[in-house]
Amino acid sequence: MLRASGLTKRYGAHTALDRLDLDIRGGDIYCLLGANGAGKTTTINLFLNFIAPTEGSVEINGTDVTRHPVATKQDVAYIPEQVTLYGTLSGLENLRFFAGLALGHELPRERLLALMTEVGLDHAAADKRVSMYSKGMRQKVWIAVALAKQAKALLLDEPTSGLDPHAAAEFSDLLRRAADRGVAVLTTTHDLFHAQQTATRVGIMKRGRLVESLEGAQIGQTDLQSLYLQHMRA
Ligand SMILES: Nc1ncnc2c1ncn2[C@@H]1O[C@H](COP(=O)(O)OP(=O)(O)OP(=O)(O)O)[C@@H](O)[C@H]1O
Repeated sequence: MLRASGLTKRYGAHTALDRLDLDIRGGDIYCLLGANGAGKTTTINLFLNFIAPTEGSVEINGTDVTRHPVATKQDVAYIPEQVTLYGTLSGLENLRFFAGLALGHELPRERLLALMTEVGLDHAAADKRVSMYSKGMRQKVWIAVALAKQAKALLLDEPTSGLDPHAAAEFSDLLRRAADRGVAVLTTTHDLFHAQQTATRVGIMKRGRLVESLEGAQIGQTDLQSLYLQHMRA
């Protein structure tokens, strides 16, 4: 669903991403770890076509992102680290607006409320102004937009930064439910605990290169912190 082949991004002489190969399938929750500047956000930005690759290619659902930017956007939903919504509107009104933009038509109130309930925002919360929302609640609205859009892939940049442990656990549940429905999830994080609890696959990046890949049961059996530090010190 999300595929990078030989994906490289250079800024002048600096290589931000160096020949990355990734193949993330529906149902995967792929957590990309790495120090500041390792190339995680660059990877997400390439999938979103915010920047163009220097070499290599990026595909979403078998379609090249650079050649077909509009078509590929339809299959993907993105939740940035700073979750922006209109503060003076309610959560429900924000969902109506952003889901409407994504779909090209407005959804009825009952459907919007059902989506809000699905992500854990009850009717009282749905009708509150977003300026009263926590970061976790704002993220839920964006997950609801992704559900409304029936996105096949979900991209997230540092989703648990600034979330308390309860909100982070709730967020992990939402990601797992999306993956169970066949969505491919790619998330960057500095939160090793979140990665260990949530990921079905983990990649560790260092200076633009993928230096470690873990899958399934390996993740639970590995001391992720020691492995991570070992790579950072090497
Ligand atoms: N527009 C740009 N011009 C020049 N260099 C850039 C640009 N954008 C990113 N870089 C460089 O590319 C490298 C990778 O950056 P990136 O933002 O992908 O790192 P990251 O792993 O997401 O880090 P963080 O954990 O801090 O978010 C860094 O060395 C960064 O300075």
